[in-house]
This record gives sequence, C-alpha cells and structure tokens, in this order.
Amino acid sequence: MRLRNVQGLKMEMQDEDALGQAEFWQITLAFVDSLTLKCAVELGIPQIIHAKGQPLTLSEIITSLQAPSPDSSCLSRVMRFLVKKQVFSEEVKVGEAYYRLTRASKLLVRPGASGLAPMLTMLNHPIFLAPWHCFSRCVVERVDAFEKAHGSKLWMYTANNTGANDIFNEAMASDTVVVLEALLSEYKSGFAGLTSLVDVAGGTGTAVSAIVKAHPHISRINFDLPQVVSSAPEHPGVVHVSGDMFISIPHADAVFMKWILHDWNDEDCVKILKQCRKALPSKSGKLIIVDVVLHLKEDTSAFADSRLAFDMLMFAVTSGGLERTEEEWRALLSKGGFSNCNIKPLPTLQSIIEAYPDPNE
Ligand SMILES: C[S@@+](CC[C@H](N)C(=O)[O-])C[C@H]1O[C@@H](n2cnc3c(N)ncnc32)[C@H](O)[C@@H]1O
Repeated sequence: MRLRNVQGLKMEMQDEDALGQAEFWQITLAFVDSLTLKCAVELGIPQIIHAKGQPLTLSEIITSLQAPSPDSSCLSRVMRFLVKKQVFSEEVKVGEAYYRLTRASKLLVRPGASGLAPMLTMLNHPIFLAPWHCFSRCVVERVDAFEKAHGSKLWMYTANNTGANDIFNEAMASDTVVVLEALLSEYKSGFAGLTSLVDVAGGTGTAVSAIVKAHPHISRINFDLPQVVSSAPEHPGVVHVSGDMFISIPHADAVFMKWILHDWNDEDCVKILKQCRKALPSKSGKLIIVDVVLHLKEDTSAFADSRLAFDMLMFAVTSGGLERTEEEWRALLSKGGFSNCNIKPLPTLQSIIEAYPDPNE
C-alpha cells in the first residue's frame, strides 16, 4: 500500500482527506507568509541583522528596535515562523538562538538601497490589495478590479495620489536594481553598437541610470508619464522626458521596455509597438523587452509559480494586462511590426526579448 507523510506521520491512502486538509490550509494561509515578512521589514529586522554583520540573538535584535517596550514573546513567534519559511536561519549556541539572514532576506538589504523591500511593501499595501477583493467580479463582469476598488484605473489613480505614486515607483525601481544587475552581466553584447536608447515607461530612471554606468557611450532618455518623471531623481547622463507612449515616443537607436507590455492587452500593446516602430530607425532599430515569458509545460525553474502568480497580479491591478508564453510574444510582436525576435532567459523572473523591425514595412 502506498504511504504518504503528513505532519511527520506515516499515513495510508485513506488519509487523502488529511492531505487535502493540509494542502487547503497551506494555500489558504499563504497570505500569512507575505504579511509576516512585511511585519519583519517594517520592524527593520533584516537591516538590523545586516548592519551588525553577525548573527544576533532575540534580545540583541530587540535592543536595536526603534520601539520603547517591544513584546519579546510576540517577536520570538514572528522569528520562529520566518525561520520555518527560510527568511531567517537560526543557530542555537549554549541554549540561545542566533538569527542570520538567508539568501531570500539578503535581497531586502542590498547595498545602497533597500533591496526588494519596497516591492514587498507595495504588493501588500491596502491600496494594492483592495482590487483582490473584487477579483471574482473581474471574471464575471469583465471589469478592471483596480477601478472597481478605487474608482479609477491604476495610472489615473497614481496621477492623483502622490502617496500611491511614490509607493508604486519605489517598488518598480527596487525590482529594476536587481534585474539590471543580471541583465548587465548576462547581456553585455546587447548594448554594443548602440549610440542612443530610450527607456519607454522607464519609471524613475533606475534602468537607464544603470545602463549609463555600464555603457557610458550611449545617450539615454528615460520616458514616462508626467507624474512619474516629475518626481524622478536626477541621474548623471540621463535626460527625463514626459509623455504618453500611446501618442509618441522619443527617437533612438534602441527602445528598452521593462515590465511594460505585460500591463496591457494585445490591442494596446500593438499600439505601443507601432509607436516604438516609429521611434526606431527602420533598418537598424532594436527593441529590448524585459518581461516574463511563461513556459507552461516545461518551466522547472524556481520562478515558475511566481511567473504564473504575476499573471493573476496583472489581472487584479491592470486593465487587461497578462503574462505571455513564447508563442504569444512572437504573435504579438509580429502584429506590432517586429516579426524577428530572440528570447534569452535571465536568472530572474523576467527574460530578455530582443526584437527587430520588419524590413519590408
Ligand atoms: C510596471 S511599471 C514599470 C516601470 C519600469 N519600466 C520598471 O520596470 O521599473 C509601468 C510604467 O508604465 C508607465 N506608464 C503607464 N502608462 C504610460 C503611458 N501612457 N505612457 C508612458 N508611460 C506609461 C507607468 O507610469 C509606470 O512607470
């Protein structure tokens, strides 16, 4: 008889029900993982451990907390949970637990920035969680969940709400720091021969600023909506231009777009691609897209579940955005006038999709 293991006990096939219960609770309580991590980030625990440069006991962590009288038993339960989730690791010496960062929590304390913490904060912020409570209505009524929750679509909402705009832009910039590190190391040849580049919907300019440092010979424009560009920091060598990518895009040898086309349905993407086409030289122009590519059958990578989760996220926060398979990317790009494309994996959630204008158009 086949044996399964639930909570460390050997159980027989008739205990399928117990396994079902275990799986049900795991999926139902998944929000606890994310929100408990948010609690640790708000308390600054990854930064406290990182700053000391050595494993810390609970009382050492408590001493560094910016709080008059923290509840040590509550914090010890938070740490126990996050050790189980491999956010921290624990080593017991002479009866006392010492906590260290793991590879996941090291991403929250990257040098010079707060790592991916702003992304965690944004995804768990009440503004960005509210649309999830309208998600089933998206399916039934084909409405935009963000608009249902807040009365306006995402970009209109951020245009009128400085707090949400800042939270969103910081989150995007935090992911860009991590992805650009991988991109610039894996895709050195991709920028060779370019003299100018425009980052379309580039947020606050984090990507172009990293590209400037690695390839100082390229002149760069960061292009985004007025509410984003107006609050973007100055980056040496980067010109910020505000505008609407559906209307016109500044001209350059290459258009770079990270995490843009997944925000839009195919019809809108074709409009954006046609503007990219106009912005590029017809023979030598190049489009560099950094976006998720779904490999539905054979994605064995550690990112597989998160790529599909992002497809749900696009449903919840955008008007028709989605993650696409390789075939869907090729078909979309071809409709937008870029039938020649190469897809290159990156060791990140996203891949590089390099595309070239159709020579006959
Ligand atoms: C998902 S964010 C990606 C930002 C940046 N590329 C990154 O990955 O960090 C999408 C960006 O699209 C911009 N955007 C939305 N509609 C736009 C439009 N019509 N024209 C230009 N930018 C737009 C938003 O302001 C936002 O910065």
